[in-house]
Amino acid sequence: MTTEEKITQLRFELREHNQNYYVLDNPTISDYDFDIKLKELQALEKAHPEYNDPNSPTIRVGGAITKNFDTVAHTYRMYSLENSYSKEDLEDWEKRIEKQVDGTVEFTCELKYDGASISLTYENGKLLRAVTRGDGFQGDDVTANIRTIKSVPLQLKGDYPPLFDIRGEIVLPFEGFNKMNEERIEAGEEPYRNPRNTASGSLKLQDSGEVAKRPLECLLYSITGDRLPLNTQFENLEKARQWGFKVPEAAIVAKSLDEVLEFVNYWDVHRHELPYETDGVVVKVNNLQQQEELGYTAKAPRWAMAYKFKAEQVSTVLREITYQVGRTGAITPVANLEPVELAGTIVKRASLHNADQIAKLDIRERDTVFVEKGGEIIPKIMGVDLAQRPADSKPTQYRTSCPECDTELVRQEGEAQHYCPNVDGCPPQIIGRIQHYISRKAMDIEGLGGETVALLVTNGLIINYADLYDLTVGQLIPLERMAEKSAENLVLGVEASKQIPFERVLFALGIRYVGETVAKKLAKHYKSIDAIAAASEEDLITVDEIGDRIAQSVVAFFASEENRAIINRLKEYGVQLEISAEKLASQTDKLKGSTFVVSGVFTKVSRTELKKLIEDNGGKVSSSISAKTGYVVAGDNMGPSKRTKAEGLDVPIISEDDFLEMISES
Ligand SMILES: NC(=O)c1ccc[n+]([C@@H]2O[C@H](COP(=O)([O-])OP(=O)(O)OC[C@H]3O[C@@H](n4cnc5c(N)ncnc54)[C@H](O)[C@@H]3O)[C@@H](O)[C@H]2O)c1
Ligand SMILES: [Zn+2]
Repeated sequence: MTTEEKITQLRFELREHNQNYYVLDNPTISDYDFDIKLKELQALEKAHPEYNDPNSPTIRVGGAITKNFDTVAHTYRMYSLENSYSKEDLEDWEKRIEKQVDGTVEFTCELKYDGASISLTYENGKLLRAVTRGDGFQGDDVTANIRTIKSVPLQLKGDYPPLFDIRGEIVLPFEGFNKMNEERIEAGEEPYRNPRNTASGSLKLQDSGEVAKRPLECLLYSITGDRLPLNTQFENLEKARQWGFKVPEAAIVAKSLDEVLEFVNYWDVHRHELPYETDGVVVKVNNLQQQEELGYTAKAPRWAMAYKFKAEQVSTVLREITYQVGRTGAITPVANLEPVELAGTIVKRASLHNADQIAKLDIRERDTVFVEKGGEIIPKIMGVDLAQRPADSKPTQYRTSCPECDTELVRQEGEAQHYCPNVDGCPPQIIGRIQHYISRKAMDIEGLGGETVALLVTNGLIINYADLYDLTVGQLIPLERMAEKSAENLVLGVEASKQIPFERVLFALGIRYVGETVAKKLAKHYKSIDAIAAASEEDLITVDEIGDRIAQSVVAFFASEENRAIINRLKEYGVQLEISAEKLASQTDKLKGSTFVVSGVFTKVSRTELKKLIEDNGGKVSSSISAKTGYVVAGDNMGPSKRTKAEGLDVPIISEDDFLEMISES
């Protein structure tokens, strides 16, 4: 391949990866590998300036503008950052700086939080606009989405400049990310890959109501504007904090490169204790005057450098592939590894997802595999070191029978997972279903934990969740580690679960694909278990967000005589299997007494229809927002001044969908 061909090929590949990463939020190679390719291209271009191209990925910032939002030009360009992976890189950088500026140089060190970059414009202390980085010159106007993020101040405090931009990162804390994924897995959906891509994808959602449900946060790191009263980057950070922005506490001024490295080394180890994902440290020249002298390259400031933490990948031997059975009978293949240290923890196991994944990577027992803990929380097998494959190695044959009950596994058309169909006789399914029933988001039974459930099942005291309601203190005391007090608490906890509202009971039943959200929708729509049990597939799919797969699963659940018997018992014990009359009444009241202001353009019903719906349901329509307004129903393009007013008066702003749901409830 000629140099020119090589350059063209690298540019093509990098553009593809940029597209996957920034636009589709679904990268297909690791950041480390991406950066290696980019460095290779940079080196080739430097050696062969005759092939220079202003559109090369070495020059252009990788983001893009989507057609779904208004495109807005940045007043001040948004740059990327130069990357480094070693102490030497940093030392070279310091030398270059010292040649260009006078006087001593101090640095700030900040953590490099990994999310989606955002630029916020504030005018007279109010949030005017929020724009994504896009291609660095212009980005998507995502103001409506950003407003839903609680850590973005809508009104600043103290002594702020009249007009400025502030830049930061929209991130998703691990906790919220994991929670979102639990819900997706519960609902049979593919989990999100990592917090960064999920945060970035969230900003591109069309429905701000959906964005509001995600626990996003906004961490700020720099202020730009004309004639700002600031001299150093560190002051910048402190000021921003005083004005009400969330500025990470972990930032220091370093007087030397040694102090920078100390900060880097400390956080390389301790970053795993932080609530958000970080991928490095950003080192900046602290003095803003010096920053100005240094200026910018085509793509990044010369006064800043990102020091990236090492990609966390290790190789180890895959000892054995075992198979786990979940509460729904789903089989998960698990890689049992030669224990190895990775990102501060010892890793012994990694999920292999499903049969296709094993086949795709051709993973075999006794292979040496690469394990990575990048953005993902669960360690992942990235590939196989074929050079180390034993000569007598054979391709993995996926298990054909259940490891727990030996029943032949089934795999339905279009499903990635194999299942054990022995629902009523397979121990982990029996135990798993009851554990799910008692779990925090379901019946939240105090005094009863997962291990006790297993103990109760293996001792033959219960075989399904309805049996919990028959348990007596006398039966429990003989059990291992069960004191009288804990036995009493358990029975009281079970009793208290009879007050848990219907939508959570429905989730607790553990119907495949009926996660929390689906359970809520079904409960709201049908209002009682009897109505759901009587619904046909065709009827079920008319409910918002219920597709064929969920509808089939619901029908199959209620077709089972055992399930119906269990539900009848729950009913007799007094578990909530319908929405209570009081709750229904309070929902209707919400509409009856309230005044609504309607603003913006609507897509599902016209404004006139909307107003009629309000009045027909006993509500009042008003044209101006006051403290007495009950709700503002906001369509597209709702005026910003109206929004500010509603927010100032603490009047809830609801979307068209929220409103229609409210109507359907009453
Ligand atoms: N895997 C892939 O396919 C793929 C594709 C494209 C890019 N990437 C990765 O994306 C990165 C390049 O993306 P990039 O151009 O967004 O650069 P970057 O993420 O490396 O650095 C620039 C960004 O860092 C953020 N940042 C966080 N904390 C900051 C702070 N305290 N001060 C200043 N900025 C801070 C800013 O949002 C800024 O835009 C590389 O690491 C590359 O590996 C990967
Ligand atoms: Zn089984």
